[in-house]
Amino acid sequence: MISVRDLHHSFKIGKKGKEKKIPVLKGITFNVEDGEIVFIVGRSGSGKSTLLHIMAGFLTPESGEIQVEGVHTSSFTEAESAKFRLDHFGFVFQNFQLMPGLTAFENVELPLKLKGVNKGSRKDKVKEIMQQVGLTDVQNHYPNELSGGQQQRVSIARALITDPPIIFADEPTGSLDSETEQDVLLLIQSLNKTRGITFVIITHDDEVARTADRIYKMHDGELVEGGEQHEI
Ligand SMILES: Nc1ncnc2c1ncn2[C@@H]1O[C@H](COP(=O)(O)OP(=O)(O)OP(=O)(O)O)[C@@H](O)[C@H]1O
Repeated sequence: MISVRDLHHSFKIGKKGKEKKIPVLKGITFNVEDGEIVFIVGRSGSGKSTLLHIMAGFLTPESGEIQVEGVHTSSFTEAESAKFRLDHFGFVFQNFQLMPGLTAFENVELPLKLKGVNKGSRKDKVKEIMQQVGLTDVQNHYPNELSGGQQQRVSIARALITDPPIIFADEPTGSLDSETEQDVLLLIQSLNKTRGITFVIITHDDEVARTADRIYKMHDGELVEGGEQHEI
């Protein structure tokens, strides 16, 4: 479970000496249960990305507390955060963030290489995941030889390859047409069911959030609405 308690954060903007403090998160409290698909929706500038960055340990909150599987992650040092991320989190981004000089197969393999997994185990694992996300036929293509939907499948496979229990996704379907968007959302649902992975997904698109178990709505730094999908 991820527990977020009374999270506050602000950014300082403007010239030195004349800085203004802009509050961006104003007391956020919510839980993400294991195995859930949770969407955080809200308009541009409402604070979604800031919340995600803090939950993933890229940013230290001004105040408040985060626990992931009972571990107080909000008081981690940068090095502790990086180590924790490697073992617990996968990431999917709107613009895929694939390495252009590596094939689809090699992109997915990379996190295992970084973890020091031996070549034989790497190949087996990547093959299995490529099959699960439907990329076997294009595994030797470079990113620029793939469609947007295929590239997002590669990035999802890369996020999954180290078996993290939690995947954070920032507008994962934001660059896709509506049909491809549906394919990617179905893939996320199927991975959630078959592997029990928890997904925390941010989007400004209410339609996309229909696949959620739970939806939280952000408005101007506050969670203004939430609950089970069927309650909304
Ligand atoms: N590094 C920063 N320095 C100063 N202000 C920032 C910084 N990052 C974000 N902000 C401000 O914080 C507010 C919330 O930004 P955030 O990116 O979290 O919103 P968002 O809901 O994710 O928006 P979008 O959907 O456009 O990505 C915005 O007003 C933004 O300008």
